[in-house]
Amino acid sequence: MAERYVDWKALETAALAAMERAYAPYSKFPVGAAALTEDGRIISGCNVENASYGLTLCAECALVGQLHMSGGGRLAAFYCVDSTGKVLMPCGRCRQLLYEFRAPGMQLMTTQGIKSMDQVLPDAFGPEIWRNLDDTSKRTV
Ligand SMILES: O=c1ccn([C@H]2C[C@H](O)[C@@H](CO)O2)c(=O)[nH]1
Ligand SMILES: [Zn+2]
Repeated sequence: MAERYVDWKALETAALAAMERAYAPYSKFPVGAAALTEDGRIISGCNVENASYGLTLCAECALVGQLHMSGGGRLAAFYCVDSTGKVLMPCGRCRQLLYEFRAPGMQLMTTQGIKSMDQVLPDAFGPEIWRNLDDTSKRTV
């Protein structure tokens, strides 16, 4: 498959703008995430922390919410930044969140350059598992 052209600068700009909206009074680590949808929209999200620390929502949670609120679809490219503007790797939970909505050939900007979803989350547990189990008679447990 030919690699899709991605305007990484536009994604970086959107991620930085999202980072400015972060609510991170506890960690003081604002994060902004942006993504390009398969149909060309740019969506974004920031982290939203909570006094009960473990309830914190990563920036990717807001991004996935915005994906659906703005029309759904799939993610073609992803870019995440910290408050200094440095590229940030999504945490493990967020890689799983993104995996659910990946477009074929989804690209992620990482600290080591552009990578694929399979590179950052190998052997993923994906929605296919449920499709394969649609017929409940096939279930063994
Ligand atoms: O993928 C990640 C990893 C961390 N954070 C946020 C959560 C928390 O508010 C702060 C420090 O962990 O960074 C994100 O938004 N996305
Ligand atoms: Zn996360």
